[in-house]
Amino acid sequence: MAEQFAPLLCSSKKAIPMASPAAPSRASEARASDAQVGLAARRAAADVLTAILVKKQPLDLTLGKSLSTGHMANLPPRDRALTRAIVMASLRHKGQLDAILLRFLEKGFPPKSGTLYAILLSAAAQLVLLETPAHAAIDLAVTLTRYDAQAKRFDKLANAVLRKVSQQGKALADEMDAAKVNTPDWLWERWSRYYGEENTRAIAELNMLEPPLDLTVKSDPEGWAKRLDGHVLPGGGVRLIPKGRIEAIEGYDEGAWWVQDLAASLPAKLFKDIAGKRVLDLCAAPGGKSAQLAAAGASVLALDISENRLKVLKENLKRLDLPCDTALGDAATWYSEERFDAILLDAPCSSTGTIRRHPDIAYLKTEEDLPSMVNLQRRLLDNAAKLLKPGGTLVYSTCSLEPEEGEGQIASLLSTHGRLHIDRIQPDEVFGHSAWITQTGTLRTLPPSFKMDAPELGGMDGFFAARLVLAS
Ligand SMILES: C[S@@+](CC[C@H](N)C(=O)[O-])C[C@H]1O[C@@H](n2cnc3c(N)ncnc32)[C@H](O)[C@@H]1O
Repeated sequence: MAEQFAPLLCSSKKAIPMASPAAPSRASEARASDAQVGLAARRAAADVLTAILVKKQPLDLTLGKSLSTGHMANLPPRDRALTRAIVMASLRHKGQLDAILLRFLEKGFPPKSGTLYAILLSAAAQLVLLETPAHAAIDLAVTLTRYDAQAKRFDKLANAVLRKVSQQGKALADEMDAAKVNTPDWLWERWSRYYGEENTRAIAELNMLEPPLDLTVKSDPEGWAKRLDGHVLPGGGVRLIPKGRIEAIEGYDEGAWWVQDLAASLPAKLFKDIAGKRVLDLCAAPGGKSAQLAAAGASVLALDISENRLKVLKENLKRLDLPCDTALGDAATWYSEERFDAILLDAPCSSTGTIRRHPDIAYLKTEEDLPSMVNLQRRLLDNAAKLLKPGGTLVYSTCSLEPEEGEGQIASLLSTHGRLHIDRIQPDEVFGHSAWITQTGTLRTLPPSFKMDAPELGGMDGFFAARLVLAS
């Protein structure tokens, strides 16, 4: 399941190797996992969680690294799925699990204790959320502390704390306001201010659930929905409950579809009839929106600042058999004599609209990161405006719920660029969902603003998009 995110990654940081100084060799680990079923899966989970929560590495790349060269590489599919389940439950319920653990740690989490925190967190997730038998979760966690030079002196503490978690953890979790406790305060406060408490609670509830998988299909959505046991989405995507690896799903090898959330599929559609036009996609990798534009018949130039991510874009477009020119460069300063009929700026952002898919974001991003993001987006927008033909269309989008990265950015752009104006989005362009359109005619989706009959099939990413036209 961890490979689920491999085909279209959207994060620019590189993963780092996570071997600890006391790590035993792969061969001795294999022997250990023979002796203690599931130890290797737990070890991989604790390492991935340490990389995310202590070393501040993104989930997708950390899992990718673990799968290709780390502790997950030699695990059978069932154990890989277990590792992923432990990591996801730990991140989605981190607030509750931390509070439960702290109840039994009189002096708080011990400093300089290596992977101890991740071992305790992942064991608590197993005990409270994953129905793992107590003896397995506790014994394996205690064994894991002994693999780590810094954590091993806390093996007895781990044992004592986890025994209490196994006895009282579920009851303590049930007493908590889970949605609130599992949402960092700064996000809860901001979302309540901008979207109200009811929406904030609904967003937070969704963030605790595994999202469905959305595919953008090249053609025949009904046929693909039938074949994949999925549901046709407004706009022609297909939604399914993911079961296993993305690459193993029918149609992947033949390039019949790509992974793209319903909300992420909307910005490229705002160009309407784009066939035959020259489009610059300024922050293009891994290429979901470039693929949409190319599939719609546009001549696309896809630019990105990251060489690695541009490589992934090329591989994706090749698999999909869609033509696309590419360029490596900084979109804030990139210059070309060519002026474009249409420009898409799907800007880097805090990504707080995608926490359901990427629960690490809640712990990797802080409110202090916002000003530098907003500043970068402003510079990207300024340059985009210079590259547009008179009469051309600029679509700006972000997967953030923070208004400074959306509505605020457009208000400031309009105040400094007198020749740009908003081309209002019409309800029929968003399948009649007029609630997704703001008073100024831009698009604002909230995760709970798309429902389906079965609750586990509902939801969408939080997105912002605006369509602007440059006066002729
Ligand atoms: C939100 S992702 C884009 C997702 C993409 N549009 C898609 O639909 O697949 C943002 C991208 O912007 C790129 N990026 C960040 N800063 C950039 C810059 N200054 N110039 C160009 N690309 C940049 C990142 O490498 C990342 O690939």
